Amino acid sequence: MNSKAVLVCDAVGKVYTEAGSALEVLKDVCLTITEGERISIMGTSGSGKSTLLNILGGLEAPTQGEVCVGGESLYSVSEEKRAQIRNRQLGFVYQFHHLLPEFDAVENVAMPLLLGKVAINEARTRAQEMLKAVGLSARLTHKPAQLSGGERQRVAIARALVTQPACVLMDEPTGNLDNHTANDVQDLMARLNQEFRTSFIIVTHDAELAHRMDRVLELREGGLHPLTKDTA
Ligand SMILES: Nc1ncnc2c1ncn2[C@@H]1O[C@H](COP(=O)(O)OP(=O)(O)OP(=O)(O)O)[C@@H](O)[C@H]1O
Repeated sequence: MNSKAVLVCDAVGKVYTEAGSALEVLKDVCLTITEGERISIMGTSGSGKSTLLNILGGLEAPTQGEVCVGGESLYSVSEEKRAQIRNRQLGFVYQFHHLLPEFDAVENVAMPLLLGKVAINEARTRAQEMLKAVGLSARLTHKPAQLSGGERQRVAIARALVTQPACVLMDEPTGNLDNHTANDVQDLMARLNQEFRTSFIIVTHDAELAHRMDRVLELREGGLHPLTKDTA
């Protein structure tokens, strides 16, 4: 088995200071994600899951520690360099898809490639291929408002994967979907993980989704703890 580390979170701490009082949300969090590994992070509301995901994704600086993606530090580099690393190495999927309403499915999926300076024709071809891979070949020119909730989420997944990132970060990716559609999206994620060896980090309250991952972690009192099916 290949155990190449794609994302390393090293001794990350986060303290929010507001009106003179300090809130320590993360304490010395360490986590290594290997190629193709899928992990889920659970935890009660306010335990710091979104904060951690934002730090892992290069969106919010930690108070202490460092995050490395593909061997590159996220927080000891300029903002411009960090944006490049994010665009090249990471993909993002949120509960609400954040698709651009004025653009069709192909244009939405091609967007991260265009931001990464890929030529427009190549970007469109790769976007079409990725939309086919998520089962949307008949919806290429539909705008978000013309798609169902599950289809929109599949467009968002295609957009996250089109750059072939090392790791995709997901915040409640099926939280806004009915059970049947959520299951389809889960199956799709499993298939894409097999096909592209992409690693996934998923923050979710959904125990069933969480336990489909290789590892389930709980964020509690600022730290990550392994969860087994029996303790969930
Ligand atoms: N920008 C901020 N400034 C001050 N406090 C913040 C900020 N962002 C988050 N917090 C606080 O940090 C704690 C963790 O918030 P976070 O959103 O990471 O939790 P969560 O586990 O994702 O919650 P939920 O499951 O409800 O989305 C909360 O107490 C929150 O109020």
